[in-house]
Amino acid sequence: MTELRPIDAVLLMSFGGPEQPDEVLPFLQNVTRGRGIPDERLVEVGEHYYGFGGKSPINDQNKDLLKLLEAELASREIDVPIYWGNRNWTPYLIDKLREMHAAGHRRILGLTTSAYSSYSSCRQYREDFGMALETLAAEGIDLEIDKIRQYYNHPGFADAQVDSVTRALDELGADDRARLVFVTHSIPDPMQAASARTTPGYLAQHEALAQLVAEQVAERTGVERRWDLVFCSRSGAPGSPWLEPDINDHLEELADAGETSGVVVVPIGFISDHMEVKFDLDTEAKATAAGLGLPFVRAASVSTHPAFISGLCDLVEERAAQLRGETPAMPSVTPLRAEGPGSGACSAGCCLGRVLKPVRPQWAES
Ligand SMILES: CC1=C(CCC(=O)O)c2cc3nc(cc4[nH]c(cc5[nH]c(cc1n2)c(C)c5CCC(=O)O)c(CCC(=O)O)c4C)C(CCC(=O)O)=C3C
Ligand SMILES: [Fe+2]
Repeated sequence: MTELRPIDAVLLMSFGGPEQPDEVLPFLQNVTRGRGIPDERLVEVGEHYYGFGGKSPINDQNKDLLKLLEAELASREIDVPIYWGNRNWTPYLIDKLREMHAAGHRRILGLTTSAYSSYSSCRQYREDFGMALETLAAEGIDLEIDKIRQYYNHPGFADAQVDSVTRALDELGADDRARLVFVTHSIPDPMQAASARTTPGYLAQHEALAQLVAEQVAERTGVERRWDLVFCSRSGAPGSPWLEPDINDHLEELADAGETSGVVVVPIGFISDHMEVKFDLDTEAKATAAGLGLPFVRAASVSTHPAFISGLCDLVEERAAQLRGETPAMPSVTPLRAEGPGSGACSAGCCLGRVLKPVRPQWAES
């Protein structure tokens, strides 16, 4: 059997989403508690969910991911159970941790469903862990949780993107005036600044990966295409600065400039086709492009791509080796500096939110 010591269970840790219409509102309240999101925005986002029957696609995608991870680990003869827990909806993290403890697990490795550094995508998950462990400790339940590094620069993530962009270009019937439009979730400027404190930061990480994917796709197709990094799903108060441009504004600019024959929209910031992808890209941005007469194909997210699944399992093995005191190779496809102590994830003081909360793992400041 291959070694995963000291880890005795893996936890797929995700955002969560509603399963039916009456869960939409309480889910949105969970997500936005204390976040200062205007009511109008909540109503609007609620409509996105109701438009899809009140069910987020994210849970089924996580169930599929879990099965594929189980199969890949089994094929590597790694005998470790995988559980699934969420921040904002059932199955909630804390319930899953109780279940894991009751099953005898003590050293858990978190595998989070977000690839980049930012409060939302890294530190907040570490706070979820930290706060759950404090609650459990008060009940006399002792557990330790670590997590894999942020993996935007892992070859498995990059290879899957290159593959799906190449396929999308085929589907578009792209000529050399077609353009790659990489899209990620917008975040507030202060959240971006906090992410860049001890890592290259959310924005630079996306730029580095987009650049690399564009280069590798150019090598594969023999055509160098222009590319942009744009944003979707802005929320917050209208006056507060968030990362721009919005994808819809960007498509209008491309159409106005008249030099683009079509776009492949690449959801580089999302690991699966959850609501932002289904609504903001496949519904809204697609309609914008249609209105502009701009041919539009959305590239597949990495979701179940074999290179991505295999990469995630490599990351699990890498972190376990680090926890044993070994120094495994930490493959990275981008030239950015390594991030954070040991794990390559955000370090202790990175991506701070507005309130200081307990975090796990609790790495020393680098
Ligand atoms: C960087 C990032 C990721 C990617 C990394 C990761 O995956 O973690 C992500 C993922 C997701 N975000 C999701 C849903 C929502 N995010 C919201 C709000 C916000 N997201 C933010 C950022 C991110 N979000 C931010 C800065 C806010 C403002 C509030 C705040 O400052 O924290 C809101 C409230 C309404 C609104 O404001 O839009 C909802 C409903 C879902 C589930 C989708 C589904 O159901 O399929 C997923 C996977
Ligand atoms: Fe979000």
